[in-house]
Amino acid sequence: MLTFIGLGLFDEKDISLKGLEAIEQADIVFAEFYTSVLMGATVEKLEKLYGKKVHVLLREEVEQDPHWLDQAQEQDVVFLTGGDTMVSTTHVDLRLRAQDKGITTRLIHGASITSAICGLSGLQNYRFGKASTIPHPYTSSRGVTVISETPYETIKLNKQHNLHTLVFLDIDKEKGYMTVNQALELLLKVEDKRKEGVMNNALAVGIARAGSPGPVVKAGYAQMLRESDFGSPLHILVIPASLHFIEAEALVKLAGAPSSLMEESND
Ligand SMILES: C[S@@+](CC[C@H](N)C(=O)[O-])C[C@H]1O[C@@H](n2cnc3c(N)ncnc32)[C@H](O)[C@@H]1O
Repeated sequence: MLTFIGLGLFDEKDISLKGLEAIEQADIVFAEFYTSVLMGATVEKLEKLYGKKVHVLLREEVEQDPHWLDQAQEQDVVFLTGGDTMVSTTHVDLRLRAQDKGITTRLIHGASITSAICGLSGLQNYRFGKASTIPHPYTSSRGVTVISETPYETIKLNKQHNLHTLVFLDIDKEKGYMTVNQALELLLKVEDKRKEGVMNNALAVGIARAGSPGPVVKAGYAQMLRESDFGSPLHILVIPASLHFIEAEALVKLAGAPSSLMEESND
């Protein structure tokens, strides 16, 4: 049996009681922390609370060669991830690989950043379109810095359908955790290049450390918000479409957006 357990958003105490019970009953515990990270926990803290050794897998061991899956043929194996366990294509793929090997799988859910952003900002979950991820820029073989334009394109298409865009921010071993400030800077650079107006006077909502005792939620125009201090990671960004009046009120009252938003919103 292979049990996927979502650990929630911030530290070792965000796990559900069902998740904790499943770990206690497991023969072996694996985890991956490259798709998301619990910034308030360490592997040692997890091991202390769970009373079990936690084997942290590398990206290659999850995506290319998940040889450890075979242990779930005979034993109770659990696989831990940040957030909710299936808000990630990688984990769906892993589950399908296990099913193909005849391994029974089950899911124990955890709080996800995808619902936390709605709770913290007041933006309505049914108004979100396709999500995107902003990767760190990289240097091409010709020495040119390449900035991905895919997130800009996704925001543009979502806006055309009056849908908000959730923008995940890159977690990279060498380049670190992308901040809201870096993300806005990159989107504004793409705007400078493409000049399609997607980010001109665009409202943005930045959220830091959801699930922690001190989450930060700030809404404002992208040019202003990129100068704002969000503190330590993890960060995430939302580029809203036009706002329902309750959403506008929430952004003004919960996230410090300019009060003029309330006059511009729709009912
Ligand atoms: C690919 S998503 C993983 C989603 C995860 N499976 C979930 O359900 O929450 C990871 C990205 O979400 C954002 N994120 C995750 N947890 C966060 C948190 N507690 N606070 C702010 N952003 C967070 C970061 O931008 C991070 O790079």
